[in-house]
Amino acid sequence: MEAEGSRREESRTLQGFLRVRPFSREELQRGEDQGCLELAGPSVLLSLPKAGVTSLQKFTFTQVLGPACSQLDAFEATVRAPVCACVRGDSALVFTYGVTSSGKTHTLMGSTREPGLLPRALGLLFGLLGDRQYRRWDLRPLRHGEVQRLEPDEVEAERRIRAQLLATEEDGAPVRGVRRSRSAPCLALLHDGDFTASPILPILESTSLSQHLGEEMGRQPDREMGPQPDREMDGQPDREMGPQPAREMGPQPAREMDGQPEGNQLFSVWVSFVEIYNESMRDLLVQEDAGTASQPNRATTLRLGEDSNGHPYLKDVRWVGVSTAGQALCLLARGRRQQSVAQTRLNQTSSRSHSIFTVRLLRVQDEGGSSLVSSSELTLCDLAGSERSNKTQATGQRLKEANNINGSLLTLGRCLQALRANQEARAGDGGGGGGGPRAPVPFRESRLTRLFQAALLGGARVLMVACANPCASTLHETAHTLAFAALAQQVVSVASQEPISMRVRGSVRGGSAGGGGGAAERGGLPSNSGDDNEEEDEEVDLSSDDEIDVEALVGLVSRLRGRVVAERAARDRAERQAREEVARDAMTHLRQVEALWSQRLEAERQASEERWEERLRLYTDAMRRFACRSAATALALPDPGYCDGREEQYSGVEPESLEEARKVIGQLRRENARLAGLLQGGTGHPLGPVAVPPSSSLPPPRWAGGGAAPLLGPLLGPIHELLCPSQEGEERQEGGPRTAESGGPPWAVAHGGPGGGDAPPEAVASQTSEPDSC
Ligand SMILES: Nc1ncnc2c1ncn2[C@@H]1O[C@H](COP(=O)(O)OP(=O)(O)OP(=O)(O)O)[C@@H](O)[C@H]1O
Repeated sequence: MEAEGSRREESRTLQGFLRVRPFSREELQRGEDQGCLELAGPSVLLSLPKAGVTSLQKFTFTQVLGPACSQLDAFEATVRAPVCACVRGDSALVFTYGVTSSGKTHTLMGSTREPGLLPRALGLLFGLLGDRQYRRWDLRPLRHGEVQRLEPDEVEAERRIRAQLLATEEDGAPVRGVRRSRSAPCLALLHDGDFTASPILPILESTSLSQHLGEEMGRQPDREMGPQPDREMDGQPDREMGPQPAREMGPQPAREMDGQPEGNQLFSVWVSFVEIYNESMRDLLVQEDAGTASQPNRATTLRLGEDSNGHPYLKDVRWVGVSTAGQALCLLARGRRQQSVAQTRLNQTSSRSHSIFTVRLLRVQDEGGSSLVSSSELTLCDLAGSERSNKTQATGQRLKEANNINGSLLTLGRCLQALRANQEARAGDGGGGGGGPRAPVPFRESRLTRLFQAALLGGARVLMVACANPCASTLHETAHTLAFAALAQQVVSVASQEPISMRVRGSVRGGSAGGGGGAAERGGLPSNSGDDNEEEDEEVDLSSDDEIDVEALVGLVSRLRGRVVAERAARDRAERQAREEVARDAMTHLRQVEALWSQRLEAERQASEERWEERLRLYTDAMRRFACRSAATALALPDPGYCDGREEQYSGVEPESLEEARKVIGQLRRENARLAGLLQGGTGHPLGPVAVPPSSSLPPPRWAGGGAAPLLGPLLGPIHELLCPSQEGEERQEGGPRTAESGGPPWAVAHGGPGGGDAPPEAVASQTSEPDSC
């Protein structure tokens, strides 16, 4: 498939027409004509009595069609241009709007004598197409603006369906199982199956005549279309209501009115006809079989889908190919017979549903071996009338219908309001798209607005024909219609539409059915099972209890369940991955912290080691210095001068002095031991045992030198260590540390108390079991 053509973007203003119908005879008799509505060019002045005061309101429209306006003039003013545009490839939506009994159905459908906009549009369309019809029927509309190519067996099936639908209708055979039938004045002859008697059919059926109709419609007087007006009105025929000449309707641009197909284009015309009844959509071209009021035939119930571009479309709607206006009218009449119509207090044949008739035009262009296919659409919609239940005195089913009708019309109004507000906001920010937030447009709140969504967003030119009845009793409702229509015609939609077109390989020839050189190749066109990629709008109608499609609900539930399961699994996977990533990050971080701490610990350990080594060294040095000084003091030697605390002096200890000190200590110990022996047992003492006075009472030894004893106690150890380093080392190896707690000298332990340092050296020496080797 190749996209053809460039993206079109143009601003379109919604066109708003007002048609004011004439009074009926009964209304005149009731005195409804009180001059409340005054037409003034494209404006209407409404005199609205309110609380004793009459206010004058003015509403302006694209064009106002007065009571004297004929059906033909109305057609010329409104729908002719959209039909021409549709042939050129542009889509259009036309809808009628108004309160009940304001003339909407009359305007759109008309009667066999006074055909409305729709039959005339069909006549003009086929008149414009002439014999440029693509009759192979192997192309069929699909979804929103797409085209589906059919296989030969599908072409045959389509042909059978078409023949059956048209034959049933043309034979006048009753449609089996019709749930609601009507006998409306409009198209009454078609309803009765009296097609040949209808003055419109000879005109519309014949290609040449319908072409003539298309070309001449603007010049044909209305009586040629149907000479007799409806007798239910005030007895005045249309002509007598004073038809306005076409030129008075405002000249149309030449190009707008030119609907001649270009070049070597061929057309395939398909129609569909649906209604929205109580917010449920029904296919009016599918024959209803026996159903009950509570369980209608499901084949006719339609659902909304949404394609990948977000365009809503009717799923499985029946498209029927037609090659003449007469065939299209037959289908219209058939659908009308199935449409929901009822008698209300204000209208004998009040439409209880919105009916939507769509003509899809498939355009095929032969371009030297390959073909371009594009489609455009003309949608004509007859909206059900808004009504006040106190006036219609509706109850039960009628009331429910009225509520649904009013609800969807209200939503349409809100959509138009939101579009208008957004448009103003856009204008406010210079169209730059910045600005404030846009108001959401509530398209999804009703089926009607959902179906209109694409058109209202610029996908088609939109044209509204607001209908008003001039009766004084319905003035307030009329005022509402006028306000609505006036608002609507201010809405500007920006058309931003890719022309839907596809290239088909192989030549395409027009002519009779079955003609042409074989089936076009599949390349470029969606396949029959093209629903695969569509994004469905999972909608199931729950608005009316008699419309619930159980199968659809079950299917929807299982699809949704599948989605939930898949989404849960995806969510679990994502969560697992996230957790793993977080755990990985945390581990990496912890390892980095661990490495950092290890480095710091190692550095701390080394620093600590160095500190202790340094302290040990200082301690050892201090002890050496102290020992030397103490020894020198004890021995009354001159201060060697090297124990003054300075490193350089300390390092120069003289060996002779030490040797001398060692000798003195040895003598002292020996003398001490001898004296101790004498004191204990008198061994060797000539005086026998001697009483030993307490140490405190003894005079200090000579060497202690004036209070040196307490000082010498703790110092003797270092001196000992200094003088006998080898023995010290052995002691450590054999008996462990000299003192478990304090690491003090051995005599401190022998003395047995913390105050060991105070013990005199002789007492310590007396307890030493082995003589000092020194
Ligand atoms: N312009 C007109 N000229 C002559 N008769 C008209 C015109 N408009 C409406 N009527 C007549 O008025 C009556 C009510 O019109 P119609 O059924 O079209 O109203 P409606 O708006 O479609 O009502 P509802 O919403 O209830 O279906 C019909 O008998 C119709 O023939």
